[in-house]
Amino acid sequence: MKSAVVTFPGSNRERDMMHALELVSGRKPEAVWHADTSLPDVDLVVLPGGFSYGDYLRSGAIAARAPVMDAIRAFAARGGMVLGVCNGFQMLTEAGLLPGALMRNAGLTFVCREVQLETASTANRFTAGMRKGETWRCPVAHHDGNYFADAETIARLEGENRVAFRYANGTNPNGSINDIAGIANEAGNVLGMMPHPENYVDAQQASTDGRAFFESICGAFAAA
Ligand SMILES: NC(=O)CC[C@H](N)C(=O)O
Repeated sequence: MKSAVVTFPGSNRERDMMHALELVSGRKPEAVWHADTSLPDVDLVVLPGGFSYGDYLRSGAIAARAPVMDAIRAFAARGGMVLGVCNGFQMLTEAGLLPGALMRNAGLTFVCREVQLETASTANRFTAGMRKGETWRCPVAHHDGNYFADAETIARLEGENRVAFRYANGTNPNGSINDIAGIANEAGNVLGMMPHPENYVDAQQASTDGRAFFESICGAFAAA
């Protein structure tokens, strides 16, 4: 699987993401800069976590209008896989590639801790190789992770099995509707999630629970 990770001014998880992708796929990801207007020939583009443009205006709002976004939009439209983690998820909602919004955490503070995630759906290209209903450990670190969408959109996401991840066992850190931690688009090739699976892949980290997610993404290409 060939991948690329996009860096914006203020990104801080791009190296963690590159490490996770290389560890699991065996290939070094390409580095893309926010001002680039084209993408390398890859299967997966990742928008990593961080504080792009200092979270000014709204988290992810300025990044969603960066030059590289037109290329990402075109890539997604032709079926390329786009993953947004944390600030990347915020960018995807701001860019209109995923519905809804990430509001300020219900507790109004930055939350940095481990949560439990349930793989709520395997009906998308990212989680197809995971076990539906399984609960795993994953860290979060954000102040705007409170997923919100109108009732009609939530009903649609739930009805179409597009809620990929949910906070489990009372560990919702931000007050998101229906404990939503991650969602997919209609076609299943764009996924956004607040938690950071890239930080739980290596034996030197607190857990390797995040590996199954990256292995599942790689599996999408092994099977193709
Ligand atoms: N770790 C992150 O990506 C943080 C995202 C965003 N800056 C927030 O705090 O909500």
